[in-house]
Amino acid sequence: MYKIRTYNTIAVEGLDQFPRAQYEVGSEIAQPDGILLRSATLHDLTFPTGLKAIARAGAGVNNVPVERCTESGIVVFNSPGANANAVKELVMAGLLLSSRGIYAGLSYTAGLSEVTAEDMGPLLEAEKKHFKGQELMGKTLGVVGLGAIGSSVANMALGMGMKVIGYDPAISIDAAWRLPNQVQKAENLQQLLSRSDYISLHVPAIEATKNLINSTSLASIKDGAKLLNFARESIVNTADALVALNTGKLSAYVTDFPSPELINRPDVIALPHLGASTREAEDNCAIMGARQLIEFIEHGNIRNSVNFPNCELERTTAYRICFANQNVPKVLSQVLNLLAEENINVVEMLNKSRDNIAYNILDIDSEPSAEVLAAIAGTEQVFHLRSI
Ligand SMILES: NC(=O)C1=CN([C@@H]2O[C@H](COP(=O)(O)OP(=O)(O)OC[C@H]3O[C@@H](n4cnc5c(N)ncnc54)[C@H](O)[C@@H]3O)[C@@H](O)[C@H]2O)C=CC1
Ligand SMILES: O=C(O)C(=O)COP(=O)(O)O
Repeated sequence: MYKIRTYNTIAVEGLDQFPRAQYEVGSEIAQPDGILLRSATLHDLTFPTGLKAIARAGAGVNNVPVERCTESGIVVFNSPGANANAVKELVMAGLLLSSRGIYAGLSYTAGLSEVTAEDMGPLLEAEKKHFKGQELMGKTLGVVGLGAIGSSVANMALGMGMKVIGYDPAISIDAAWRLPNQVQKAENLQQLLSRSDYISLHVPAIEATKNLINSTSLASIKDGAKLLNFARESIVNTADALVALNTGKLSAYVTDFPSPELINRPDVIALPHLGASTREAEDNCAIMGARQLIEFIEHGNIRNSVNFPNCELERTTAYRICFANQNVPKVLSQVLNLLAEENINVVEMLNKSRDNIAYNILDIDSEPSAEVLAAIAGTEQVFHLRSI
């Protein structure tokens, strides 16, 4: 019986992927083979013995101690793109909320319950001048980070008649293919900031993006620009953003990650991390995360890992060995020799590497003995071994 520990509320559609005859799934499981979670933080977690993989049902893995997982041979997955549309749609709402008098107008009309039917029409017509906004069409949106979400936001903005400028120094080939040719390429962040009426952030929370938006970068923005942060709190220096709001350099800050200083300001639209909170995104992420865990636990296949090489081999025999090692010469040949000494034939094999990690799947024609497995596990540079 495999065991999956869940953190956060995971969509039932995802949990249903685990056949209950083979899997025990729950939030109280002490010795799990796999973890499936959303935003709960695992940084203080002592890894239970036997933990093989962690799947983040979502995009950002800053809540998972990825480096420590790698050192312990634990594979970490995320679900790329599975919630991109949900975030894109909320960015669209953020653009509109920061441009039109929607929120102030709603608050105003909510206070009119005592007004008579006769007075209502004239009153609304007289007061609407206080809630005038601006249109998005023809304005420039700067998109920082052109991955799954950023490229989707860029497409959406073009569809709304905006001009789009993008900045992503590490854009993947797939993401670049997804971008329409109307998206202008910024050579650096400063260039993007100086040309944009709206700036939308879609980068991961990593050391290199910490305080990406700070007093120095904010000095480059157009007067009265609007900033949207649906990425992570750490990417914007809140104190510096407040100074920019107070001086009018920024005219609005829309954030999915508010801190206390931002609450109850008319120029801040603060949401409680709602970007991926749609039924569709929650289902997509949970299903993807669950399937990736199952493939790895049952077959050693790795799809959408953030720390191990992706490596998938259709199963050809009943016996499979998967091992990971430091990506140095001679390890694979040593393992093959150990198998040969036991007269085990390798029917199919796949070897993939990512930075300093190599991962191998070997389909073999007979069951490996405990001795040969111990010898492989004991091979210098091998740090993860499973016979499945
Ligand atoms: N508000 C919410 O509920 C959600 C927030 N997010 C956040 O959005 C982030 C992005 O998500 P995806 O687009 O799915 O990820 P992704 O991995 O598809 O795209 C991230 C892009 O950022 C680029 N990038 C990295 N460092 C950069 C830098 N310094 N400057 C410019 N570009 C840089 C990468 O090259 C990549 O193309 C996630 O890491 C997460 O923090 C994601 C989903 C939901
Ligand atoms: O996928 C992401 O990075 C998110 O921020 C979504 O977080 P959530 O799953 O809604 O807690």
